[in-house]
Amino acid sequence: MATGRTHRPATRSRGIPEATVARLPLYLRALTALSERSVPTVSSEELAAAAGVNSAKLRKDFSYLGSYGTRGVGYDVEYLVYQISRELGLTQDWPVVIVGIGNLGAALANYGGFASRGFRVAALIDADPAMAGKPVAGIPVQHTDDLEKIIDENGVSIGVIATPAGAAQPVCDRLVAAGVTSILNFAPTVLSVPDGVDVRKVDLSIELQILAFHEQRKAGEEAEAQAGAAAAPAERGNDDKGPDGDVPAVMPA
Ligand SMILES: NC(=O)c1ccc[n+]([C@@H]2O[C@H](COP(=O)([O-])OP(=O)(O)OC[C@H]3O[C@@H](n4cnc5c(N)ncnc54)[C@H](O)[C@@H]3O)[C@@H](O)[C@H]2O)c1
Repeated sequence: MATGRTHRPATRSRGIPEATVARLPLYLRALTALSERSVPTVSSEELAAAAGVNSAKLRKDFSYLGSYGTRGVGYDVEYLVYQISRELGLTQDWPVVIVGIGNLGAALANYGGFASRGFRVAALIDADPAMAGKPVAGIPVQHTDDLEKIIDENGVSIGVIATPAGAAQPVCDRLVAAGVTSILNFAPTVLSVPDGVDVRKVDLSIELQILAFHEQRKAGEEAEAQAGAAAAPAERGNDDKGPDGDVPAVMPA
């Protein structure tokens, strides 16, 4: 679901292209599902289909990890889970802070999927004094006045911004100044960050707009197909009349 770009060159220092890095979580999700079903090995075709990726691309991606699978057997599921998790830095615990604990921030705090993937919600921060001390997902919300102290005490390097758009840049600046080097931004605004800070942007409305574009195109194609189907009998009707029939129902473009 995540969209947006990181502020990094196209190739990472260890030689894994950014596009490959972006697909690793897709493989990991598919492999985790296989692991949960105790499937021991998987072919590149099966895994590619489960991850929604082309199998040649998958093999190329895995070659960057030094993983080539065994001919006739496929890839060892558990080993690949470990390898990809290690590559993504998920074999360690990442404390995360969420800033802006409104509808979205609270929903994110309550999402159980972070912890199972190695992301621990270390703190929840909001500017509203009325929220200070109130528990959300079992974690007391802390006031933005203490943001720097919270980042420092929890060794946080990943911040999630779920504030209104207008507050996002100042919040981002404070997070970065406090030592946060990766930001997941849900606010509908483009953030400026110094070199060395990664920003990923999530915008569900952009995803919906892309789907709307495809829906519109599908509707257009359907309308064209229906017009074609309606025109076909008329054309046949003309054919029946022979070369001297009435004006054809479908005019040439
Ligand atoms: N990316 C997406 O797909 C997506 C989806 C829904 C909402 N959003 C965006 O997420 C943001 C939050 O949406 P919401 O519905 O939760 O809004 P909300 O109004 O319910 O919550 C915003 C929270 O941010 C807090 N806040 C305001 N200024 C702050 C600051 N300077 N520092 C810390 N906290 C601050 C408010 O006190 C409030 O609790 C909005 O920018 C919205 O547009 C994005």
